[in-house]
Amino acid sequence: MDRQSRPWRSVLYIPGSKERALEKATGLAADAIIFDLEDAVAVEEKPRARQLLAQTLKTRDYGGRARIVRINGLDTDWGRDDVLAFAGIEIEAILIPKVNSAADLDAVAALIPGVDLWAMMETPLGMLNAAEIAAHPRLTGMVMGTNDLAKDLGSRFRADRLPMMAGLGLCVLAGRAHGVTLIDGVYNAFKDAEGLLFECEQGRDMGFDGKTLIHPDQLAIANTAFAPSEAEIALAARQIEAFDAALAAGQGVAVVDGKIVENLHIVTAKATLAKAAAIAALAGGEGL
Ligand SMILES: CC(C)(COP(=O)(O)OP(=O)(O)OC[C@H]1O[C@@H](n2cnc3c(N)ncnc32)[C@H](O)[C@@H]1OP(=O)(O)O)[C@@H](O)C(=O)NCCC(=O)NCCSC(=O)C[C@H](O)C(=O)O
Ligand SMILES: [Mg+2]
Repeated sequence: MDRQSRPWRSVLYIPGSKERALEKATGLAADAIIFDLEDAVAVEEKPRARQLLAQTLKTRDYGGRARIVRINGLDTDWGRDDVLAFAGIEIEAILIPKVNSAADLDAVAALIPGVDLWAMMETPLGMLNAAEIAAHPRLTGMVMGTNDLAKDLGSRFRADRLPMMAGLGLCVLAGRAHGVTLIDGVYNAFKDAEGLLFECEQGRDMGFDGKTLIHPDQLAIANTAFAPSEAEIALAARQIEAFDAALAAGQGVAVVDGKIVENLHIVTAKATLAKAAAIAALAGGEGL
């Protein structure tokens, strides 16, 4: 399944140093996995984690789950070796932390040709430069880093995430302008299902494709929140049917449930049905 048509509802971080978690993920209902070498791995574990992860990705079968590797930044002792360790290994993308500008992507692109790049959007400067980052020819995904952003902003946690809305909104605008996959940040309180659901629904309302997660217990909530609901699927089918009937009658507009349906709504309706079909295909054998 290609990037544009595959589901990205749930994107699970796994510390590259944790063998048990690396094994467990082969059976978890995640649409994608971020194998992390950055913040989830202690300094003294960095080289071992890199080696373990490279070996794991060569030998383990993660089915249809997209495989993304988060490296350490090139300004650290480990970043360059991280990038080189994954040359020739089949992965969807390299995820670069704390991207501030398109030049940060150029530096990684020069080290590893032919691999998609994803950017962690988690610094104030990076978010202000979201447009040039999203326009980079190798960039295909953006992941919000809401912990680092809160740290740099000096903001406090709010359930409505008001302090980070400007930054998240810039990334959504830039990502959509350039056809980039958009993944929302993590919800730290991994035992708080209600809080996670609220944040997932907020992210879905904003236009994100899915959410990054830190614990397997969070998967089901994100998978439901970012999938089209039964009601949305039924409405999409009725809109398409009504619009086809309107066209056959020589009209350019239909009415469904008291609301107008024009060609642009049919684009959304078809995208809803395509997403539902892609989720069913992933669950039905290709992946989860
Ligand atoms: C948060 C955790 C440290 C909790 O770990 P633990 O106490 O071991 O959890 P459990 O005992 O409840 O685990 C139950 C089983 O699930 C497996 N497990 C746990 N987490 C994962 C996972 N992420 N992927 C796969 N499997 C997982 C355990 O091995 C247990 O299995 P079993 O033996 O069968 O019972 C832990 O969940 C964790 O380390 N999470 C990931 C943290 C992480 O990756 N952090 C970095 C990314 S977040 C970030 O950096 C965001 C961004 O940059 C920003 O700025 O915001
Ligand atoms: Mg971060």
